[in-house]
Amino acid sequence: MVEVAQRLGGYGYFPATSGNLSIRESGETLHMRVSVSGIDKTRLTEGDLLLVDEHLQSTEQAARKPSAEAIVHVKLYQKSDAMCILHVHTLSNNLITLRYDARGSIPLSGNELLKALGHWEEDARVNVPLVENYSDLTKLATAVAAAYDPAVPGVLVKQHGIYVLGRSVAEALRHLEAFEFLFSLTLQRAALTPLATAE
Ligand SMILES: CSCCC(=O)C(=O)COP(=O)(O)O
Ligand SMILES: [Zn+2]
Repeated sequence: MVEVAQRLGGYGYFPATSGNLSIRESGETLHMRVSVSGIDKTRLTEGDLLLVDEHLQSTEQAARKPSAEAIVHVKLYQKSDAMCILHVHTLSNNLITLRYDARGSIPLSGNELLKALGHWEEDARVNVPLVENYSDLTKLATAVAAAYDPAVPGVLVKQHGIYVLGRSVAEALRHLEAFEFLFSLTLQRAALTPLATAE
């Protein structure tokens, strides 16, 4: 996870201490290691991942606070078979929520990297769920978990960022890189459309 945080940090995906990461522990009851709140995630260390239960009680270090958005991770784990969740704020994932604000989802289509999201079918089309950015984080977590679609490993929050799920750290990373590529492509393709039509 530390290597993943460094890699995502290298892409500029954690501006201004934003973002959070978690890994679910295997076991009967829900426990996860989640990043400490407010730290620079580009410099994450193993010690910055706090072990907490579903009530966000730390079983290790009471002095350090888990991510303010840890409740979103809990509710997504309760709704899915994910073992890792990555949350990042990027220019592309914010701009795309502006473009499709009224639609309630982001349509992705017409590109090979949809396969990296698990969609190998001909003419694959994916709708990434889009939810309001509620300041009440329990309300946000409930909305994100309700919008989650098992066929799409991510949920976007308007003018905020994306939560990406994977059954392993490597899978979550692959999903996140694919989403960010596809958001950027979709935005740039839309900007090119008038030119293509004029040709
Ligand atoms: C400074 S970014 C605002 C909070 C946020 O959206 C985020 O992703 C980081 O919160 P955390 O408590 O995990 O540091
Ligand atoms: Zn955030």
